[in-house]
Amino acid sequence: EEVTYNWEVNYMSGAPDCMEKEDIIGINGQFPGPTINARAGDNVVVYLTNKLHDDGVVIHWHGIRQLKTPWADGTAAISQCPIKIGETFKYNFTVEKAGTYFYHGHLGMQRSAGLYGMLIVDVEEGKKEPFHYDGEFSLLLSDWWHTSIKDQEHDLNAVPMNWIGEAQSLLLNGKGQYNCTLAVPANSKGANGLPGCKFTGNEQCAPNILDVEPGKTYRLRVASTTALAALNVAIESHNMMMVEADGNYLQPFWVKDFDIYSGESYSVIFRTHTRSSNNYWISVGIRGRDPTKTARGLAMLHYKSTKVSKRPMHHPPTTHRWNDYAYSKSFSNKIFALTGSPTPPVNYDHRIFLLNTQNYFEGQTKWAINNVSLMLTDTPYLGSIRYGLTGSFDQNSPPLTYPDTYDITKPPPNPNCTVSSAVYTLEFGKTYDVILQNADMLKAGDGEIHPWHLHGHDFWVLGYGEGKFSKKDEKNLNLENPPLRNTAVVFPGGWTALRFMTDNPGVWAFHCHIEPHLHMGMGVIFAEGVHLVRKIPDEALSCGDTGKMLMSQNHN
Ligand SMILES: O=C1O[C@H]([C@@H](O)CO)C(O)=C1O
Repeated sequence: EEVTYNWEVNYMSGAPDCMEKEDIIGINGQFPGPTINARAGDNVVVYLTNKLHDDGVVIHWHGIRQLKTPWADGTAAISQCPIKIGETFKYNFTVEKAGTYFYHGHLGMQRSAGLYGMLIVDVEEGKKEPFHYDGEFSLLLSDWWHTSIKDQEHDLNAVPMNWIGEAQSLLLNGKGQYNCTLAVPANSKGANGLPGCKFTGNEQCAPNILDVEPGKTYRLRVASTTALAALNVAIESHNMMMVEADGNYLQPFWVKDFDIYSGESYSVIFRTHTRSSNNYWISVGIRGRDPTKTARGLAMLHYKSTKVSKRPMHHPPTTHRWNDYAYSKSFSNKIFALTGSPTPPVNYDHRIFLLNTQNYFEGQTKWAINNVSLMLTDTPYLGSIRYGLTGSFDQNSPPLTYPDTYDITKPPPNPNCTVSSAVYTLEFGKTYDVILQNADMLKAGDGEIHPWHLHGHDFWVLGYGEGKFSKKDEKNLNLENPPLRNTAVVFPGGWTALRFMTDNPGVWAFHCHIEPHLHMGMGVIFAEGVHLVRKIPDEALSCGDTGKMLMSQNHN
């Protein structure tokens, strides 16, 4: 089947966290954008019209493989040109696999401005999920700043950098509370001095209410599109069974709360109490970064057996201490693929080591991979590589590893990196390992979480480890039941090992999903089998050198 959407991307004002903001990027006047609902095997068609008055736009369909449609991946300067002001671009792609996905802007920092929404793919007609549920909900999580992305981009580029700082609020389906708290009754004050919120329920920033019946089973789909924050989700008094991650089934396991990094999605199953005269909190808090400036996000689980106005009896669940990385790791290490899922090839053909460091380039703060910080060009790589336009980007091969002697427990000995548009050319039809290696930042003893997202593929997460990856770690890689995902985190001072197959002709970004970090160059470009790419729509290439090429062809 085909599901078609007509969308206009526009600036709008709103008060998602109760504070008015001007330059939110919405779709058809909605923030967050409309949810896409499709079934596995469907063709999704989105006619996207750019109604912004001062910028191009693209949308990336996060977690969708784009086999045979690499030009529809929605990455500016990689898979297509930004859609020009006033123009319409037709995205047309197949959603192969049931699961919980989302979509978002992928030009500059437009995702942070609110350009995102859910993309839910159900199993094919007549097929069943490997778990049962009576009803479902979805929560798209994001973090929110009151400054515009233009100001943020400007501040991040400044010499010295003016860091954007922590978010003003957390949003659940685009709703949060900045100047009041739901955690105390309307007429009292919270521990942080914030007054209790007084909502009639019609306010844009009134909390999400999830209506449930007693004694039923629900599926909660959660995706995180945060710009910066790692999050933790808990439902008061209800355990959750993890069943899906990034559109892949998990070997089910029970948790009281779970971590979710930007770019990830999960489905959890929970059972409601057979009788209840209470309502309960759903609580989302920050982990991995200083949470003191950003209040937790809250929603309410409302039992239909109880009045919706009844406040939950207890205080919302508190989020585990933000810098207890052992806690995060123990969760990540519990995630395995459902028995019977595809297993990785036991051997790899090529292995690439990617060292993550914070550096300077001409005084600007950057993030670099093997000392190279990514700078995109004006011509989409998919076109320039397909048509052999070698002048369009740096033709050197970026480094496949970093020096043996590099000490990851110290800031980079040379604080400066280089900046380049170079591309990793991967051999088609092979098995690749990527070892992400985290290291100290410019400030000694400081490290941060980076959630790495790969376009065009799922990868197997073979394992996480401490320190520098070495020969002895080899035997600890999980080749039996590693989860397939499209996003995986690398912890401070550690490494993460991934494996994937180069089976999808195209040019694919692999990058830190933290929006300011990508802006600061934290990514690489993989090109594979581009000669096998068939027709790329002209509209995808109408800028830079491919634009000139098309013009001269049309003249002939
Ligand atoms: O890229 C970053 O810069 C700041 C800090 O390192 C310098 O202010 C921070 O927390 C980041 O994630």
